[in-house]
Amino acid sequence: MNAHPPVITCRALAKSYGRRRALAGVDLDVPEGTVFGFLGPNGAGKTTAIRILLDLVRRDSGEVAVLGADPRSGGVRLRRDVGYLPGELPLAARRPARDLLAFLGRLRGGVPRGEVERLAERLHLDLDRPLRGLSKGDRQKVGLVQAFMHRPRLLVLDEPTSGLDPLLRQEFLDMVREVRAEGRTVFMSSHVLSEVQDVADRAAVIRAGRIAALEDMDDLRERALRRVTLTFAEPVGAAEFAALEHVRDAAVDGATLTCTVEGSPDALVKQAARHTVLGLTSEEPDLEELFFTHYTEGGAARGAEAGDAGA
Ligand SMILES: Nc1ncnc2c1ncn2[C@@H]1O[C@H](COP(=O)(O)OP(=O)(O)OP(=O)(O)O)[C@@H](O)[C@H]1O
Repeated sequence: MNAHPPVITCRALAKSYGRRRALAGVDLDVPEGTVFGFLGPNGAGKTTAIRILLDLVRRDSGEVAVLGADPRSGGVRLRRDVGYLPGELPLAARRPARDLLAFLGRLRGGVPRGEVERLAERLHLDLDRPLRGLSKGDRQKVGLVQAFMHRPRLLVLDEPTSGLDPLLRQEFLDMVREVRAEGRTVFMSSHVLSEVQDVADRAAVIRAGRIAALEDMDDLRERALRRVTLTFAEPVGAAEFAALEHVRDAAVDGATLTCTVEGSPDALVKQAARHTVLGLTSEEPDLEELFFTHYTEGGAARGAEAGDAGA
C-alpha cells in the first residue's frame, strides 16, 4: 500500500475558531487507491479537517496537499477531480434533484452519460421529486450521487452513511469498493469504526483536534481475538489443538472444544477437519474495542492536552 503516492497529505494542520481550537496539529497521509476511514466523536475536528481539504475553510497553519496541490490554489481542478459529500447539503429548491445534478455536473466539467440515472437507481432515489420535500435519507442520496457522478479520482465523504437504511448502506459500501477497484481513493468520516471496518484499508481516529490512532485494518484484524467452539462426533484431546498456530486457551469437554483464536483460524480449521465436525460457532472479533483500547492508551494524554487548550 505504501507504494502508492499519497493523494492527501496534512502536516501540523491547525485551525481555531476564535479561542476554540478545532485542529491542534494533524498529520495524515492517504495513499492513492485506498479507502481511508476518518473516525472520531462529535466535535473532534473531522468536518473542519475535511473542509480545509476542499478549501471551504482556511487553515491557520500547517501544510496540506490534495492530489499534489495546495487546495488554496487548486480550486477548479479540485472540483473536477474530487467528489465531496458535505455533512449537510442545503437543498431548499422547488426544482427536482435531476436539475441540480445536471447543473453540478456542468460545473464539474461533465458527467458520463447515464451515470446519474445509474446511481439514482442503485440508491433508490427518485430524481423527479422536488428537492425541498425530500427526507433526510433522500437528501443524503442526492449528496452521494453528486459526489460519485463525475467519477472523481478522490472522494471525500463526510458521514456518508448517515440517514441511509441498512440495505442502502451495503449498496453504498459496494460503490466505495468499486471506486477502489478502479484505483481511485475514498476518504470518509464516521463516528464509529463498525461503519467503515469492512471497507476501509486504514483508519485514523481524531480526538480533540489530533490524530490519536492510525491503524491498518488488516493488522487490526490480525490482532483480533475470536472465541471459537467446535463440537465433534467423538471426544477429542486438548493437546492436538493447544499447540496449533494462533490458538490459545484450548479446553476440551468430551466432544466439545473451546479456544481463542488470534488472527487466522486456518490451522485450527485444518486440524478440526481431521475429525467429524457437528457444530462450529465463532464470535466475531470486536475490532471497535481493539481499536479504541489502543487509542485510549496511546492518545489519552495528548487528547486531554488538546482539549484543555481548546476549551
Ligand atoms: N464555524 C465554527 N465556529 C466556531 N466553532 C466551530 C465552527 N465549526 C466547528 N467549530 C468547533 O470546532 C470543533 C470541531 O468541530 P468539527 O465540526 O470539525 O467536528 P466533527 O468531528 O466534524 O464533529 P461532528 O461529528 O459533530 O460533525 C468543535 O469544538 C466545534 O464546536
